[in-house]
Amino acid sequence: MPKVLIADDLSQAAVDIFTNRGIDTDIKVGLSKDELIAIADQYDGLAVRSACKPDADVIAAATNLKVIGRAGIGVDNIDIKAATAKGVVVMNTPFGNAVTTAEHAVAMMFAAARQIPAADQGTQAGKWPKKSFVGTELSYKTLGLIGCGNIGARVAERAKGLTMKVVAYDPFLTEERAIELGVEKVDLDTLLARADVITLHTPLTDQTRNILSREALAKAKKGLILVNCARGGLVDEAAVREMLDNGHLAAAAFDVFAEEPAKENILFGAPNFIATPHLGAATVEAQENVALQVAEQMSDYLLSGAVTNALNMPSVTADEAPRLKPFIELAEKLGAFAGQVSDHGFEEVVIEYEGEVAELNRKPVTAAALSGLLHASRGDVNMVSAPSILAESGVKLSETKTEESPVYDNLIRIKVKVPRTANSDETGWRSLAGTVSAGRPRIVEVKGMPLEGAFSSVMLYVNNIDKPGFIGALGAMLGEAGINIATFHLGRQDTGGEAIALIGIDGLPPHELTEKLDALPHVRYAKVLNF
Ligand SMILES: NC(=O)c1ccc[n+]([C@@H]2O[C@H](COP(=O)([O-])OP(=O)(O)OC[C@H]3O[C@@H](n4cnc5c(N)ncnc54)[C@H](O)[C@@H]3O)[C@@H](O)[C@H]2O)c1
Ligand SMILES: O=C(O)[C@H](O)COP(=O)(O)O
Repeated sequence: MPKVLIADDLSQAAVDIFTNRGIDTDIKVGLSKDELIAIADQYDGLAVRSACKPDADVIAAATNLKVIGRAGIGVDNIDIKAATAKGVVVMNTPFGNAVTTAEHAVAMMFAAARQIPAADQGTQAGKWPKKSFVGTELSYKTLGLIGCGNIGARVAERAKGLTMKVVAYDPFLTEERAIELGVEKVDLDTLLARADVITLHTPLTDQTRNILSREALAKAKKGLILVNCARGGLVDEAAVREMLDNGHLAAAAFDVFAEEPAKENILFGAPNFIATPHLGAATVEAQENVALQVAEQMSDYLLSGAVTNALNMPSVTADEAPRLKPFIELAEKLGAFAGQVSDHGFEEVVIEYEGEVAELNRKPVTAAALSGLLHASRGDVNMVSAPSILAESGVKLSETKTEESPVYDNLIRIKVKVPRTANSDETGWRSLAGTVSAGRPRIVEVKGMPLEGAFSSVMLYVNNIDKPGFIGALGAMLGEAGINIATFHLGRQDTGGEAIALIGIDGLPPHELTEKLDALPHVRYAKVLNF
């Protein structure tokens, strides 16, 4: 039974779903990094919000971890690169709290425009400070959105309902989407020059960090209202403080801070500054949504391999997962075969899909092929980590698909280009193909030669010059070595010349077997393969 650690405050809905789906949960909120590291290896899944920080050290210690689920949107607290390298899927819930957070941003905009918190304090202190709080009307003012994705778009809809004009800076916003939302797409300088209110809605990345720098803020209109419900780190907090003090900014309302929990901050106490403690997603509805979604997604992945909203792996729906399973198995085995016979590595990989499999979601199948391929040379690799490892290695990958498959209902062919070496004439492309038949993976082609058979967990691969007597000599040698043959598949070139034997054997053979195989007359290459 898989086991999940819930390491941040999640709604009870998450625990109920895990339990109903047969997954054990432990709830341990507020663990220190060392405490988390000490228990991390007990879990298959880790469910977090923004407080728990699964960094590279935590991920390294979590030797059984398969999935990190973020009940929310921002994943800047998770080391995705480290997770990917360790084969851990990272998934979030990209929509569950978007409405709630958009509402918080709008609430902050109003609170700042009318100085509601300070007015409330003065009133409740018995001062009746009616003259101290003359606010700004928002109607017909220009709202500048920095980032116009899920939340930005929802803020835009609401602002338009308030008769505000909306301009947006978002390099990934298409003109069509901007028209659909009724916002004007502008560059950052134009936004700064025109906005009366700016709200931020981008993730925190290397590109967005400090996007509202001192220089950028200096370009904004005097009297700007600034709202940040996205991430601390997007704005230069010291510059905002100065500009609130000198009146360049009329008001600022922040839900997020460069360092959280923000027990102290340069902005605290600044005139017309409003703070909330990262409450953007804090509604009953949003917390139910994200808890429910993350628990379903993590359970799906742990129980069936279905992948939803992953940041480091292609999606696989619950319907697709069982259909893809045999193709994933086939691709991984073909990749493992190719990897084990590429002793000097490979420079390029081509994966060809034919027939039924060409019509399926091929991304996870390709990831499985690469995982098999890389496993021989680096062991610690899986479907999550393999694509990025291959990309980082500079090996070129390409894919083709043909709806027709001339012989089989479906076919996957993996071709690897191996480098030329001093003592090998096996240069150029090596090709292996297989099919799924009756739900089981079968090999159908090796080095372009037809050869049909099932995979066994241990197989001997022998490539020889096609001469009479060779099979007899091979069989005799295996008999003398005490090796029991379970399956025997032969293939050879139509034109004669080369042949291949693929032999399933019972158990692991002795070390020196490869040498004995190599020593047989006419053998060009021999290898013990593990699947
Ligand atoms: N305060 C909270 O509690 C709370 C709650 C939910 C989300 N958030 C945060 O809000 C932010 C936005 O969430 P979302 O769901 O809208 O994300 P999203 O991915 O849907 O939208 C982000 C948008 O930012 C844009 N973007 C990326 N790089 C940019 C750049 N360099 N300049 C301008 N725009 C850029 C993207 O194109 C995208 O449209 C995230 O940082 C998320 O973590 C905060
Ligand atoms: O990115 C998010 O989803 C928000 O920042 C919410 O964070 P929280 O789950 O810690 O409230």
